[in-house]
Amino acid sequence: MSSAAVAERPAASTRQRPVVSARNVSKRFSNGTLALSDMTLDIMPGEFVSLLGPSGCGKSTALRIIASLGEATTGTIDWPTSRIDSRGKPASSIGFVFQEPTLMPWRTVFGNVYLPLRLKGQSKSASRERIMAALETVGLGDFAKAYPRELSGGMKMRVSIARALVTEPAILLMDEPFGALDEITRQKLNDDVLRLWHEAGLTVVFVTHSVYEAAYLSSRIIVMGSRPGRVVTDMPIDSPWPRDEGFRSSEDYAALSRKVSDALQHAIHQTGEAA
Ligand SMILES: Nc1ncnc2c1ncn2[C@@H]1O[C@H](COP(=O)(O)OP(=O)(O)OP(=O)(O)O)[C@@H](O)[C@H]1O
Repeated sequence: MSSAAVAERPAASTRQRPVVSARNVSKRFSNGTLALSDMTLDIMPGEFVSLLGPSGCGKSTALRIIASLGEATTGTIDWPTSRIDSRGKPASSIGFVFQEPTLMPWRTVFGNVYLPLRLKGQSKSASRERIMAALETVGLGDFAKAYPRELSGGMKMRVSIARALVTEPAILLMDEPFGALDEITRQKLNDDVLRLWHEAGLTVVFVTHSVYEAAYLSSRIIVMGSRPGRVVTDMPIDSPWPRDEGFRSSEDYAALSRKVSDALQHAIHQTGEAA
C-alpha cells in the first residue's frame, strides 16, 4: 500500500440509515464485572469512528458486541441496512481485525486470507481472484506463498486486514490493531487504513487508547469514560483532508490532539460506577 493518505474526505451522510445502531447496551460478565452501561450509538455509512477511552473502559467489549462476537446483557444492536442471517446476525457485513494478527502459522499468507471464504464454503480456485485482490490492496501481492514466520509484525497485520477485507464487508471493525507496532510502522499503517477507507468507501470503527491516532484518523471520535463504558463525548472531527505528513506536523493536528486529550481527561474523571 502507498503511504500517501487520502486526497479528500468521503462524506458521511446523516440522511442515510445507520449501518449499525446500538441502543442502551449494557454488559455484565459472569464474574459480576459491569463492562458497559447504557451505551447508545449509531454508526453512519462512510464514517471513520474511533472509540477512544482508557484501558479497561469496555472498548473491546463494545466492539465485540457490535460484531456479534459477544452478547449484550441488556439493550439491542440493529443492522438496519443489512441482510440478517438465520442466526439473527448480519450476513457478510462485518470485517474484524483483532489486536493480534491471529494468523495460522501452518498456512501461507494466501491460505490465511482464504479462511473466511473457506468457512463460507467457497472453493479455493473460485476465491483466488478475490484473495489476490485483497493482498494487492494491502501491498502484499508478492507474499501470497510466504508463511507468517517470514513476515514482519506490520506485514502480519496487513495479512489480518486483507483477511478482514476479502469478504467485502460493509463495515470494518478494528480492535486496537496497531498498538503492538513501532511508531513508524504504526503511522504507515494508519495512512494505509485511511487510503483503504477512502478507496473502498468503507465504514470503519477503530478502537484505540491513543489520542494522537484517534485525532489523525477519525471523522468522528466517541470518547468513553472509565468502566463501566458509555459514551461521554461524541466529537465530529472537522480537520481538513488529506491527513498526511503535512497534517501530522500542522498546528491544526496539535490543537485537535489537545482538544481530544482534554475530552478524554474529562471522560476519565466522570464518576464511573465501578462494579
Ligand atoms: N470475559 C470477561 N470476563 C470478565 N471480565 C471481562 C471479560 N472481558 C473483559 N472483562 C473486563 O471488562 C472490562 C472491559 O474490558 P475491555 O477489554 O472491553 O476494555 P478495553 O477498554 O478494551 O481495554 P484495553 O484498552 O486495555 O484493551 C475490564 O474490566 C475487563 O477486565
